[in-house]
Amino acid sequence: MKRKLDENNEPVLAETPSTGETAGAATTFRDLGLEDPRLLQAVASQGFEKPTLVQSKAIPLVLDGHDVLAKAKTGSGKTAAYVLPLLQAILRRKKTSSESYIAALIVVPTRELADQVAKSIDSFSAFAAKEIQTVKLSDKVSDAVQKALLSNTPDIVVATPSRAWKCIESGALSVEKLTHLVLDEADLLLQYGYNEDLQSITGSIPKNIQTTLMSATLTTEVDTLKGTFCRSPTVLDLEEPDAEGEGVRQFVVKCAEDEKFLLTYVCFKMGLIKGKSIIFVSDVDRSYRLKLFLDQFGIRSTILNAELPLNSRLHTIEEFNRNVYDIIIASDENEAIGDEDSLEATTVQDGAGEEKCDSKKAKGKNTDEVPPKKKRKSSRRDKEYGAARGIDFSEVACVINFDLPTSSKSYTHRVGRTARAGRSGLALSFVIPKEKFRKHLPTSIATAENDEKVLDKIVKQQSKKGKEIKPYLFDMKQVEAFRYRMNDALRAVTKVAIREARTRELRQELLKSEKLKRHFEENPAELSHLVRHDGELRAARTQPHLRHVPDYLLPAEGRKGLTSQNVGFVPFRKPGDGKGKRGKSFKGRGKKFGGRKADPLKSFKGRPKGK
Ligand SMILES: Nc1ncnc2c1ncn2[C@@H]1O[C@H](COP(=O)(O)OP(=O)(O)OP(=O)(O)O)[C@@H](O)[C@H]1O
Repeated sequence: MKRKLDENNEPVLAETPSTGETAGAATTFRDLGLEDPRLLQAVASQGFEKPTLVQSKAIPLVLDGHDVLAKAKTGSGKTAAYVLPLLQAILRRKKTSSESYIAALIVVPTRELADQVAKSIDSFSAFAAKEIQTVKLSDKVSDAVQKALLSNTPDIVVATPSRAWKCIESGALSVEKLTHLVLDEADLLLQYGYNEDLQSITGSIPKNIQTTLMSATLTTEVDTLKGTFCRSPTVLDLEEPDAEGEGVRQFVVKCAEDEKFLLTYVCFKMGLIKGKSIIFVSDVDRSYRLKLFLDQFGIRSTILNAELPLNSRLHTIEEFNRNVYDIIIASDENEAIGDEDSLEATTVQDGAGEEKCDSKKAKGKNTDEVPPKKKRKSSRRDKEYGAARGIDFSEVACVINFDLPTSSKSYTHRVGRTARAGRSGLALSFVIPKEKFRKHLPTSIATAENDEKVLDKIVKQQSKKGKEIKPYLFDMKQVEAFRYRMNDALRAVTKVAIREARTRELRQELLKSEKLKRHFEENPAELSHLVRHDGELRAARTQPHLRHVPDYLLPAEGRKGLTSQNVGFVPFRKPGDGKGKRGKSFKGRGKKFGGRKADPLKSFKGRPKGK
């Protein structure tokens, strides 16, 4: 282990184990100082055999009372790295003291993440449930309800900075005796425009409390937060190489705007991408456009965006994680906020609502020649929404950047939704090259003009991590036969159809959200398939024939066995992995996945889905 000091004379532990060396190979959670049997039991019941690198480095330091700033890659287990020592500290204190007070405040950038962290705490404290009370302040509940929740003096509060500050300011959240503060996804907190709330929080919490900062990247924002909140923290800068066969395989396809639709259609209809996928698009309209397009081919998908009610969003994520849905189309419209390297950083952020945006930060950092573009005004948009960031979508085989993000940092966060916890995954990014860029493209993807510049940045950033993004030269001749159908389907997705679908979906989701809220209030422990979020939306015309792929459309070579690039399908679930309904139906088919033979892009033996 290298011990050095950073420019502020703070200890930095830079860890780069050699390839093959797994994190904390010789350690167990007990060896790290986690001694409470209830926590060890919870860890075991989650199937965690060994700590990950960030856990093995951070847990002993946090247990020892140090402030810690840990940078570790997405999906490397940062949540447990701060939750476990925090729970141990609270449980230890409770052995000798019956005094109850709010001991820890965990601050996260999005409501989705608040929900996830609270659930994670519940599962780690499952065997000490009577002793640990957690309150999450992300729901849109009335101030009175929040006050009532907080009046029970929970041990831990999880909140976005704005919620936390609102409750501190109103006196509902008492932080006088706080001993621990955690800033999770620290690199995103300032990007989301929370600096005023964070400043207010820092002025109201006791000095000298123990602080932990967790981040996927080390940025100037993280440095600012470190200076504000930490007392000479130990900085863990952890680079963990992927073990053999793990990690994300990254590919880029250069294509025109309409070819993005064509390739997505072919990939899913022909089963070239197997397993669960998240498709990122740049804004809400794009998500409906793509969904309406795919619906016509019988390819079911569900939508996540900032204007859907929180309950629906959380339910969608939960159901996706239980394998009820295979494809999420997520609009990532918050992605450019304040990103320093974003080619859209000049965008004027808008939207009414309670959350403030750091417009000073969002303005003018970038000297690139790209003119600022105004985003669609939407008062419904939730500034605390974030699908790309921090959410632990489980078993995502493939991330598709249908629209490339505008910064390499966003790329890291999006791609980090696959290949989590040592698994493997695939990232496929569509890039519109200059020569295929057309001025009449939808304004929402006008930034596509810069796709190649952004790609350069992404490639550089990934190569610093020793990762390669390979070009994927899709043989367009092989999919040419599908172009007519693609055009047919795309024509039916008119602006009016999108607007109607968007309004209808929102109305329905609001109703479902109410239903969900009532249901979960009455059955808090139940995770039921109460409502589905992947129902079909109506395009302008119904064209039932599009659902089927006649044989004459299959490429001639394909029927014999098309050879293709080295983009393979992504291993799906291991045999017997599936727990949910879908999981069961895949049982026994597991053996097929993983072998070379099963790679449809190598063999093109895949039959169209739905035939
Ligand atoms: N020691 C472990 N062994 C096995 N799985 C683990 C271990 N620690 C965490 N995991 C699993 O790894 C996944 C990712 O963990 P987590 O969400 O904490 O990652 P993260 O580093 O916070 O990612 P991000 O930066 O994207 O938020 C979770 O599904 C979690 O259950």
